[in-house]
Amino acid sequence: MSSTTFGSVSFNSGWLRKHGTLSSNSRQCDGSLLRVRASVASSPQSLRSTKEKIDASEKSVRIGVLGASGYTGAEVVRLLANHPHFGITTMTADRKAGQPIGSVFPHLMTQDLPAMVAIKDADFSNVDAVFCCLPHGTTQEIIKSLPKQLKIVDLSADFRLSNINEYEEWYGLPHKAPELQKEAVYGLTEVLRGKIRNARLVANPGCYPTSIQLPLVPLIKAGLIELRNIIIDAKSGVSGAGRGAKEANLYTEVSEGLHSYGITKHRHVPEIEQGLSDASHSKVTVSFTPHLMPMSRGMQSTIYVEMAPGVTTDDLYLELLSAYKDEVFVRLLERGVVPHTRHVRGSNYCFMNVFEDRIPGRAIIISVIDNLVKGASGQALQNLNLMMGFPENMGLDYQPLFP
Ligand SMILES: NC(=O)C1=CN([C@@H]2O[C@H](COP(=O)(O)OP(=O)(O)OC[C@H]3O[C@@H](n4cnc5c(N)ncnc54)[C@H](OP(=O)(O)O)[C@@H]3O)[C@@H](O)[C@H]2O)C=CC1
Ligand SMILES: CC(=O)N[C@@H](CCC(=O)OP(=O)(O)O)C(=O)O
Repeated sequence: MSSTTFGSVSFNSGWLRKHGTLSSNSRQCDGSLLRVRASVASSPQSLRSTKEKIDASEKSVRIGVLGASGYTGAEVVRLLANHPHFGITTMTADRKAGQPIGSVFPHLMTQDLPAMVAIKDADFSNVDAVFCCLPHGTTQEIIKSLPKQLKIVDLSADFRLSNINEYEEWYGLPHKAPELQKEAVYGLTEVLRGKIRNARLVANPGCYPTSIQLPLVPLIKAGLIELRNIIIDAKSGVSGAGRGAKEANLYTEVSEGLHSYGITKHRHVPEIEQGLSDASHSKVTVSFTPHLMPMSRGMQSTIYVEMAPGVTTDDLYLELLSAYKDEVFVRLLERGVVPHTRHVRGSNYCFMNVFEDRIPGRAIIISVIDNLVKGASGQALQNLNLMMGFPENMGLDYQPLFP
């Protein structure tokens, strides 16, 4: 097979046939792989000829992804590749600003995407809506500084708690945008879609709270379970902790074992209790223990509840079946079938089921999600679809990746 050389980079003829010829501009350049790739990507005979790609400018809604160099930002970018109306026009990063996304996340290199810039250099004049995928604490001031006409889905915890004092207590941080907190709508789609549809700023739920509230809210609303003694044993993949380097997330610290963390103190406790208390119109307190599992993505919540007098697990099952009968993404498995995290991997589904405990009057509910999809970026896209008047599942019809 013949080959062509540009600077230090050599391409075989098969590669050139598949991806198109290089522009004369690239022939004159220093041959760095990135510049060559950029010119190939913009060539009319390049990827477009083998796989038709829709340019962001051809899509009707222009999207900014803040924190595109993180796990949830990258997941938003992956999901948007299949969205017919949302096109990414702006992407930001912090330490990785200036790098092409394909060098940070090679799995995204096949998309035509703008370069990642620092937030201070981002141009929001060509943006209609933003996914804010930044750490909590840093998010409030950044959102405060964004143009007011932008629709925003914030994936951080900064606007999830309606009580600012509770935020400051559990997060140990002062809240820097209390006025925006009043405006924010909590984004548990299946429960609050009426409000989400009209919102400008949506606080996307945390992953644990999503997996826990989806089964419990309908059961509490129907008065089928007692509000005391709700015990939640939850497990998460390590991507839940983000991509930033932390000693606790080293391979040696998380592989070949599992461990609990945040016992009684995890910052998702007030978020879970807020959702369940809203559903019951009274204060609900839960016992919640998260665990870190040696897997990259996935989340299971195993929830032990006391049923109301005379209620059976059949009643719980039928209530959940009825609550979610018209939902695309929340599904009850056949009776007796155990949900696994691997059944929802890469998808926006929440699968759940109800089992009878050996202790009379108690039930065990199992709920699984992919923490990066229904637990973060997928639900965020579901919410933005609603906010922009599109079908909720647009761009989200991914089948789970199994095994
Ligand atoms: N991971 C998960 O499963 C879930 C995460 N969330 C929440 O979503 C948000 C993002 O999480 P995740 O993607 O996992 O986090 P990552 O740590 O993987 O990514 C964080 C992103 O924010 C950027 N960033 C960090 N600090 C700053 C700063 N001071 N100014 C501007 N940009 C900054 C990083 O840029 P760079 O890398 O270039 O430095 C990176 O792009 C968090 O609030 C998280 O709690 C919510 C639900 C689930
Ligand atoms: C495994 C792991 O570390 N998970 C994170 C929760 C991820 C999530 O939903 O986070 P936010 O509330 O920050 O959005 C944690 O326990 O803090």
